[in-house]
Amino acid sequence: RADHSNFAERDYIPDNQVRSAYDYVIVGGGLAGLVLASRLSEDSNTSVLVLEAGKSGDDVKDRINTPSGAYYQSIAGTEYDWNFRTVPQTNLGNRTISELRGKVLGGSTAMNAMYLVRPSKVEVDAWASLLAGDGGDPTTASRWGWDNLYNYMKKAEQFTPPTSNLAKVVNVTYDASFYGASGPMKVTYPAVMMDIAANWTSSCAAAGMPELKNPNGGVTLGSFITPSSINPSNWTRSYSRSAYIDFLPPRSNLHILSEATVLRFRLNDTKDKTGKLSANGVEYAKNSKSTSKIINVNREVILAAGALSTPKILMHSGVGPKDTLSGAGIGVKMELPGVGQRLQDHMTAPVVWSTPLETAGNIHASNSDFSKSREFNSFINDAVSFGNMSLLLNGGESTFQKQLLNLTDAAVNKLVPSSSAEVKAGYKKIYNLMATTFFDKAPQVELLMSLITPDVVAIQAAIQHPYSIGRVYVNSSNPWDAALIDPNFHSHWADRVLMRQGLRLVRQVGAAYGASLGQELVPGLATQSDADLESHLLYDPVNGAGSQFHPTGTAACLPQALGGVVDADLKVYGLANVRVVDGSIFPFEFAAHLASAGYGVAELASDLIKSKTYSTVSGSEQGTVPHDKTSGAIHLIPMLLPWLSLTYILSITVHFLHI
Ligand SMILES: Cc1cc2nc3c(=O)[nH]c(=O)nc-3n(C[C@H](O)[C@H](O)[C@H](O)COP(=O)(O)OP(=O)(O)OC[C@H]3O[C@@H](n4cnc5c(N)ncnc54)[C@H](O)[C@@H]3O)c2cc1C
Repeated sequence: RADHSNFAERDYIPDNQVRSAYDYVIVGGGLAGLVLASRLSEDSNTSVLVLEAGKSGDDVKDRINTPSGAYYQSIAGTEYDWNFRTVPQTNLGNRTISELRGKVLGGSTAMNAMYLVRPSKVEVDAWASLLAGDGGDPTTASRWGWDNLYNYMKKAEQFTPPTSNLAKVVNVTYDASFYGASGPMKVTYPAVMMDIAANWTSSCAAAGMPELKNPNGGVTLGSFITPSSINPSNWTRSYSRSAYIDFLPPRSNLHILSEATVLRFRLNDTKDKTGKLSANGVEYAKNSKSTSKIINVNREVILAAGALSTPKILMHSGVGPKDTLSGAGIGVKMELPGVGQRLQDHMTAPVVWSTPLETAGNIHASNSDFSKSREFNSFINDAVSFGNMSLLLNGGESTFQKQLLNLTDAAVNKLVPSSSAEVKAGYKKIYNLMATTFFDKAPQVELLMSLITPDVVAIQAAIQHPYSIGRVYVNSSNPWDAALIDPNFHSHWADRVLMRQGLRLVRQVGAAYGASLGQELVPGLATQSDADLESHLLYDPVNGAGSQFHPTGTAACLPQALGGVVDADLKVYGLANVRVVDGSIFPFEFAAHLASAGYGVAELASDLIKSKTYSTVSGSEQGTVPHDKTSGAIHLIPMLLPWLSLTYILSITVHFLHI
């Protein structure tokens, strides 16, 4: 396929050429938004507009496209990052935690660490079961089960195996049939791997996590080298923009407007005959000083602004918990208690050792010709391992489980930051799921090896099924004021226990590495007791627990009786033509990185939306309004802005957060 990304003929349009109405207005040009844009505009009779708050990213294209740029020239902390921070976290000594999120076309896939790790079958099937009960519809719920979602995850991908030499030296094993063969997003392994990764699976096996030869096919427990979203034809990042948009010939029915922040969508004042409200327009502006504009919507508004922004837009549109909206001075159009609730994220922290071996960090620092080669700069961390409860608790799991179950009601009453009976019922149901089905069948901790800093190796432990629960909310009616992000990290005692045990498990893997690892630098051998490990995790501002950047749950796809925000069609309850398609719909954390599941959700949603027939009446589920197709010519704007040569000096903090 030709690469059209460098042509001025793209579908990006200046603000003064946006039409007055589109069939679909997609809010957010990130992972899900650009998948939807690409798929929905395949029908040339359908008009699609994407409104993206961030810039196009063309002036930092090289930093985004280079896989190792994720570490050495990251756009994190720049204007291409929302630079979110949580509110002070009571249980972390009032630390505020960084929540990186891409603010650019491609969204967080333009800055993420590119690991492709799917959730396990048991988790995805549990989601479908939750959707089918408590008043949900079992037929439509089943589409979110593993078999279907797996096919859609694969639909997004084109897998290329590693060279046989690389696979042999570093012990990369895979089953190509577990990946897609002809999708837009390229998936492979970096051209270069570090020798130290060769002992990853054997060291993990010595610590009780056997090698998983064929990952990403529904089973996650075990250790493996996972593929990444990399394009092997030129060793660049394959992300939602490069995979789904850049290679398309321009389409006159697809418009993408960057630097367009959506403030709210507008709802009709009266309900339709099914008792639902319809959205008729979307309000956006370039910045807080410019006048806002309204785009009319013929068919649907699709929210794809991500787990930390989608609930904010819902609330500013008058859809959300009544007490929150009233407190913020926002008129309630549709009371929906689950909006912004169920916020969860994976927390992670590293053990760091010195090493006599060469790391990618050493090569990068050498400034050699090789360090500047495309092949070297395709390097990205890829060694992961998933452990279960018995590994973490080492014989104490049945007591731990009893405690968890005995304290269910206490957790519901104390920890859920909502007075809604439905939200509490959902928390209780999912808590029980985690403390029973997931307890021994789903992974509880992820270990990730990082080789990006000179002379050190870091292995992180990230808890996968947190019991703590938080929320995103607003306290002002001004959409330009930041939302408050409060994951309530470590408010549940179990999370602290699991995380400190995770660090102990990491130390066992480190011990199995033997002489490849030198002195333990973080947290250091003096930190051994439960109390010292927990204190380090909670309070150390540099290497204590931080976010793995996987927030989710804030517009959960669950029955309304469980505090759900969207149904199995991803339609917002009570609204006729507003869907949410992004990372906020997962009802609980998966033991996975979320992009693969996110691509699956967006592909599946695209088919769902396309299968809907629109025929006559405006603003209702059945209808479409004839819209202006006359301005469909390609709009020319200068695309190749001068390349901005910026260096980004990563601090050790950034190195050890997520990655
Ligand atoms: C640093 C980092 C590392 C990560 N590493 C990995 C990894 O290795 N593997 C993995 O699988 N996952 C990883 N993730 C997570 C993964 O990238 C996300 O789960 C995924 O991108 C979420 O997709 P989304 O569509 O929900 O949101 P996003 O991709 O974040 O897209 C949301 C878009 O909406 C835009 N937007 C927000 N508000 C508005 C508004 N009001 N108006 C208009 N536009 C708006 C944003 O600017 C953004 O472009 C990582 C994330 C980060 C931040």
